[in-house]
Amino acid sequence: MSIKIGILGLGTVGCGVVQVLQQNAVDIQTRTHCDLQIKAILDRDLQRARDISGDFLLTDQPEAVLHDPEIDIIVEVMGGIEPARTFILDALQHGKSVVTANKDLIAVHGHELLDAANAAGKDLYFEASVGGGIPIIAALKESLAANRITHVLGIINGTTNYILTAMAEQGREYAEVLAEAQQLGYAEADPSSDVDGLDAARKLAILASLAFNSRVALSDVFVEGISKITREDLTYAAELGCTIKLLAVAKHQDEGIEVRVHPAILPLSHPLASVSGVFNAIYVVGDAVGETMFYGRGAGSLPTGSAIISDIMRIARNIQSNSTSSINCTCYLDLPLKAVSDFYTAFYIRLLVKDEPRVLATLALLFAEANISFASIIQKPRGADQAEIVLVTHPCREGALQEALDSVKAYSKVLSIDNVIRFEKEDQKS
Ligand SMILES: NC(=O)C1=CN([C@@H]2O[C@H](COP(=O)(O)OP(=O)(O)OC[C@H]3O[C@@H](n4cnc5c(N)ncnc54)[C@H](OP(=O)(O)O)[C@@H]3O)[C@@H](O)[C@H]2O)C=CC1
Ligand SMILES: N[C@@H](CC=O)C(=O)O
Ligand code: NA
Repeated sequence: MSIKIGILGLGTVGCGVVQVLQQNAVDIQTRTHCDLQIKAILDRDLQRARDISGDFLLTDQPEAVLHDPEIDIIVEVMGGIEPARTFILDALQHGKSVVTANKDLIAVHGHELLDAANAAGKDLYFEASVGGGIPIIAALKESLAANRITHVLGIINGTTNYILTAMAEQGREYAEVLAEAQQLGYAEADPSSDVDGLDAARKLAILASLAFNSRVALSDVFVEGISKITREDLTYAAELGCTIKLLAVAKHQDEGIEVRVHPAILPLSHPLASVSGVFNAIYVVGDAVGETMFYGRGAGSLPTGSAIISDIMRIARNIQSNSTSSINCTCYLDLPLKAVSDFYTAFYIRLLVKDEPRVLATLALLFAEANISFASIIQKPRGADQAEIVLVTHPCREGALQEALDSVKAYSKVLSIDNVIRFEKEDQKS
């Protein structure tokens, strides 16, 4: 049997899809019992030099792909909300199954698109939308479906992990490493969505919705990016036996769901601390399976192409058996969301203070008034009469920390609060 594919977008991922399909054509054909052929590709730039070739139509006319009656599967790898959303709806209405890598779209319009796929009796798969080549969507939807998932903790943005790793390990500058990540095809078209945490927040909304069977909207996710992380913070983190990562955290507790993306200090012994460079990892805890961890390349042409081809192969099998297996909306619960003030973590606080007697004692008192105690303290001289202090608290409520920081800001011996970073200790993870 021959199954024909149309691709929307021939950029980093589009080229990866073509390459993976071509380089493993024989195995893919044997495993699916069918011949998967790319028939047409849409891109607005028909002239750009690309490292791929093949016997397909390259067109700038969407209808030439979307309305070709021979095409069975549409792969959307253009990115953005529109026209990608309209094109996917159009493809489904024209009887085609769809594979997309578009987390922007799935995080916000996933429900609508899954409903449309259901109504059309077609599949909609999105494995590449989270963790690039890591099979995490299939794991949550299928392999871990017998569990009540309690925790999903992840490093799910390759660009920021690449940047933080190079800053920490090679002492390199932020801007230079970001440019390198863009050139390697890891960053989004607008890299601010990587560095501001939005890309990870979109992925976390998708993961949390699947893990907890309750819709987590993008706007439900607390987001903070990496732009305030300095080389000093990375050096102090190393001194504390830790590292700094952009962490995505989703927890299902008795009080409700907690979903947050922010830089986090992690002890080097934490399972996620050794995930470096463009690699992603997702740590998932289920009540039956216990701890699991999924690791791999979270971005890049071939890893993302790998996830997309695996979705295409699932659809090819469904087409042959005349079925659809897309598990449409999995959100049958409506769990409450925890308020940010109820998040419970330890904190790293870096301050510049006057180097005078009783300053540290007063700081301890101000935190104690909010019921917060310190786990460790580092102090370094800065000039003749100033000192830099790094305080690491024991875990506390975020609301209590804000109260303490308000008092600290008002204390005249404190010259500046230079950074406050959440500290994810191993004992908080379960
Ligand atoms: N890069 C990665 O590692 C990963 C990316 N993704 C996701 O995959 C998708 C694609 O990403 P990526 O390949 O990196 O992006 P690119 O920008 O490299 O590729 C997108 C391609 O689609 C073209 N395009 C965009 N809009 C249109 C349109 N309306 N009509 C015709 N062509 C269009 C672009 O043209 P032009 O260049 O002119 O804009 C470009 O050639 C995104 O949703 C991204 O979030 C997911 C996982 C990993
Ligand atoms: N920009 C993203 C690409 C994959 O989703 C990342 O850096 O992880
Ligand atoms: Na994936």
